[in-house]
Amino acid sequence: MAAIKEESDYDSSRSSLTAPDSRRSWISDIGSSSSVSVCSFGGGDTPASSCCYKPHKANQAEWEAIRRVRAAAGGRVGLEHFRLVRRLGSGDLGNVYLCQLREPWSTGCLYAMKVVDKEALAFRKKLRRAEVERDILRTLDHPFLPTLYADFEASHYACLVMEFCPGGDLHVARQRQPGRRFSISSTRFYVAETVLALEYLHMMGVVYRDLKPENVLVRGDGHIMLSDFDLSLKCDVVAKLLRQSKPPPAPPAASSSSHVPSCVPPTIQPVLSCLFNGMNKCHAKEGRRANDGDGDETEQETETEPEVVVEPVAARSKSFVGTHEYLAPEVISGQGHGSAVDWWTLGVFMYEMVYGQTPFKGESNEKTLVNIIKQPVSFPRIAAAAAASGREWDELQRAQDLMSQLLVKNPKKRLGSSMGSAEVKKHPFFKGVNWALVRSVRPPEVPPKPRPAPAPAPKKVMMMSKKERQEPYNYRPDERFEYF
Ligand SMILES: Nc1ncnc2c1ncn2[C@@H]1O[C@H](COP(=O)(O)OP(=O)(O)OP(=O)(O)O)[C@@H](O)[C@H]1O
Repeated sequence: MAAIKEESDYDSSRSSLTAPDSRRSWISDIGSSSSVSVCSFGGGDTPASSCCYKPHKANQAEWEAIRRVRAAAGGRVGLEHFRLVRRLGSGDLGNVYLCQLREPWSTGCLYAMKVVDKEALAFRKKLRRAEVERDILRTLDHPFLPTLYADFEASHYACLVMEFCPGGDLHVARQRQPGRRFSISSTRFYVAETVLALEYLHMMGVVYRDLKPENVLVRGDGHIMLSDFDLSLKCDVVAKLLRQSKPPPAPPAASSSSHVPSCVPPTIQPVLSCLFNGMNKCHAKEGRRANDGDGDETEQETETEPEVVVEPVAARSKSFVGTHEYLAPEVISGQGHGSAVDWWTLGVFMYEMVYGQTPFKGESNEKTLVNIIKQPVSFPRIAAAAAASGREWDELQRAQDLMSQLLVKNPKKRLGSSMGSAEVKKHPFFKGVNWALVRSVRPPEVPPKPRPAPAPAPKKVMMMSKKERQEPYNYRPDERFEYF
């Protein structure tokens, strides 16, 4: 298929819209994005503070090993500390390698290292995309999102050391399922985890924009990890109070715009909702219990609860960005898009999981785009017939209802567009899902444990003197970078 000149919200020039392979991600700026936060690749290594504090993963052996290296190497981690085992894959920006820490720090822990050639990317005007991905990864700390253990530069290469996912991606996993479709219960599991990951991203002011099964990796424990943030839009975070029937006693921290990070422009305003909305409902229920017999008063109290939403609903970009079959109508029309694109792509993602195909795929990329704009969503009978039990049938109906609401062409009327993830999570398809405990649920499949990487050739190690082994590894670019 024809290639596209790829650019981004972060590039200044514009490009044509000829499309590549319909499953490849790409980005083409056909207008101005409203605002993005961009920091450039600084030379040198990650400041220890920028990716060291990840409370969710703090007790991991992988973190512990990296911490030991930092402690021994004056706070910095570099390429010299790693041994590349094999290439895991490659994408538009670079290659991803399986790696391990070198002796004496090796603990057997495996990492995934994404290596991008900065010079080549600068030439292709894609350096900013890599920078944005790195900046986003540095901020993430969530069970279903990548942990960035370290990032550093070596010569003209930029390296990101992340959590390794041995389970492959959901696109490949789907091919292994009977009929190449996930069951409704497996779909619910993966979609629920994806909703939580999107919820967190939106709260952090990140519109993901590239949800598709290929970008959903399976971790060692069978839970998911969204990957590939180079098409994401990083925007401003401003908490917004959507509804309040009486003035608040004191401005809560979350409702103040004084927490806006100073480095981001003010035009894109995510609305804080997912956390507080749920919390408020909780408080309202407690109030009801506490005020038994005085329902009216409780009801009144509930109404005074502020509705706070964490969604970058005011985010606006006009970049033509994504993967053909997953593009939202507002992206194709170029009218400007925001976080609602992630709820659209969630609908396409769910459809592909259930039916083994995307909903608007045409004979060509152009036809696909026309279908996305014009064709109403319809559901194949084939999967309906395959849904044997009555229970599965009911669940399929609920799944279809959710997909229909996510695949609404008008982004303003789409589920999730006004109240964010809170709306999506309330859909009957997720009935019975305990959102707080999703990460403790047994996944549909757990990948087999990866075999330990073969030990490095002992000869080289033996030839080094003790003094040499203790010295920092002195890499020689022409020798080392034949890997990349
Ligand atoms: N953490 C990981 N664990 C295991 N494999 C990974 C990991 N991250 C990436 N990969 C593999 O490497 C491949 C390329 O990674 P990635 O998609 O991040 O690169 P990219 O250059 O950003 O690609 P794209 O062209 O999609 O933007 C993926 O398809 C996946 O197979």
